[in-house]
Amino acid sequence: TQFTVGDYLAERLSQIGIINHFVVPGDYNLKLLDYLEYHPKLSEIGCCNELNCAFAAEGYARAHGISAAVVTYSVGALTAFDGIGGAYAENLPVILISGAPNTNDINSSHILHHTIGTHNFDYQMDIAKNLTVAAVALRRAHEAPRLIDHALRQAILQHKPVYIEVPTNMATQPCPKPGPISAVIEPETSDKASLEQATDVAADLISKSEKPLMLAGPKLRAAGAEKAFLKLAEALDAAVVVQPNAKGFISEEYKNYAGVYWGLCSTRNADKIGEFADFFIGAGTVFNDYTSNGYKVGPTPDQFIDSDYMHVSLPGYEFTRVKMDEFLSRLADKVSKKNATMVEYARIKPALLKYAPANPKELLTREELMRQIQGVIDGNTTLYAETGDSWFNGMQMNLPEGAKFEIEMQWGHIGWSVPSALGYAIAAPKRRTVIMVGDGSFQLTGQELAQMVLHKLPVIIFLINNRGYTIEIQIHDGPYNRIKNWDYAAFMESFNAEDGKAKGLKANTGEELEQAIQIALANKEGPTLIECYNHTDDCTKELVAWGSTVGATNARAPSADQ
Ligand SMILES: C/C(NCc1cnc(C)nc1N)=C(/S)[C@H](O)COP(=O)(O)OP(=O)(O)O
Ligand SMILES: [Mg+2]
Repeated sequence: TQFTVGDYLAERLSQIGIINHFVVPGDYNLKLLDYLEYHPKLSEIGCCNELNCAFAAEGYARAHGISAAVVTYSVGALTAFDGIGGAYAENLPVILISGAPNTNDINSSHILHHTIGTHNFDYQMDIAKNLTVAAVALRRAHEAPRLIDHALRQAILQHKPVYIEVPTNMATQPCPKPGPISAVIEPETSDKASLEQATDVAADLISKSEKPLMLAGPKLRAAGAEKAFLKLAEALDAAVVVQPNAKGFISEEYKNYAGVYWGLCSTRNADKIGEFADFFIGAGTVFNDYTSNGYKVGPTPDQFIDSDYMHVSLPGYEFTRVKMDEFLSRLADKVSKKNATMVEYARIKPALLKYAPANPKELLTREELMRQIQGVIDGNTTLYAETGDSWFNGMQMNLPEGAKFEIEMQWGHIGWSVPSALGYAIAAPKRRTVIMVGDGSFQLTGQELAQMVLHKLPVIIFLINNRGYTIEIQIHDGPYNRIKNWDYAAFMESFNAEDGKAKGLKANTGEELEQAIQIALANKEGPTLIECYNHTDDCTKELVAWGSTVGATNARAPSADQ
């Protein structure tokens, strides 16, 4: 049969490694969905709505490296854009594919459904250009190969989302078969001269420092530079700390690991070793208002080297086209041992946080809840920490070798965790995905549990019900931070309908939580939600301190010259 634009896109998606793509059908994308389904190595995962579809693709990319979401025009894409903004913020290459009006209508006087009812068919592309690194519209079949390959290559190189708009009459149009996939996936490498000079300058700065410290940031994984980072840590034998949204990128059992570096929300005295250090070797760091505690935490520019995916910054120097992993690896060849921070850390390293078991008959406390969740985490667990006090509880969790941790601190969209974890669990069915999510966050996107029931994914959801928006209460309280309570356990079981194997349980005491966890761990046929009692005021001390700092930062008066 005739090879078409739809076949070309399907083949390219498969060639870059996608196995499952996430969809919400609509009459602008149905033919395109057929071509993706025809492809022997692609299969679709349906989602309840397009926000969840984009978040599921984001989660798939966290586990699998790259992903695709397919939605309909305007009414679909506009909510998907919220998840795509998140993918951009979190450095995840999600390919958003949207159906679009028939090319005959675009310059006609026709008014089309799902649009805002004008002759403007560009508003979706205009938005897409702001939230992706490449946005293309396939309005002529002969351009499709060039536009598709361009968009996919930018997603892969920059580890950012891209956008491909496919008019409803385009998927069926004849199209040549694709050329070699190397044209799309061939990696970029550093400019050699810049790599040499950048590492010479860095080696010199490090040799002049007394107590260098290594700091992993949230872009480290996107740059694929974890190994190179550890090679440098080994060459220096320096202590290693991570920013909160890089937790888990470095094994917490690594001999030089010194905790999460987040000011008063730090773990394992990472803040203290940060105060001791006189030079920071960063990699993929981002000090936003939340991870700098209102711009109070972090090295000064004169004591800080940092690298992005294809850029290196040093005091007095900026090098373009120097790739993070090549920079770190080459620098490791040029430095010698400088282990002052490890010597000092050996002195101040605290014992691992361990809560004493509570009386099993008593109402659950936050500490007892966290003690028992800690007990669930093993080397095969991926722990999702949703926006909320779960950020701070998640930070304190000790990750055994092999355990992974997912968080969304740059976008910080409540409701991200359930749909993202769906995509993650689809990509990594052999891992045990465990979610810590608050009641407020859960209410935005909890219906995506339905797909976990359909696909029999044994995800464990700790629904932490503290009756409202506790983070917001700690930043600034008001009546708006109280929400209607749900019967979350019954909500979970409602998705079983005639054939599901999900379990919805409630745990108000330590004993009930123990029992619920045993049931959850034994349930391999579907997700288990455990609704956990947590008193509204029983939150982490870190959230209380952080909340007042962030509240004050938000409240800064306009500067005089504004
Ligand atoms: C309302 C809001 N943030 C504002 C917000 C509002 N809308 C979106 C999409 N994202 C956001 N972060 C936040 S953090 C709530 O405290 C979350 O409540 P919950 O999930 O229940 O967690 P905690 O009780 O631990 O805070
Ligand atoms: Mg809450």
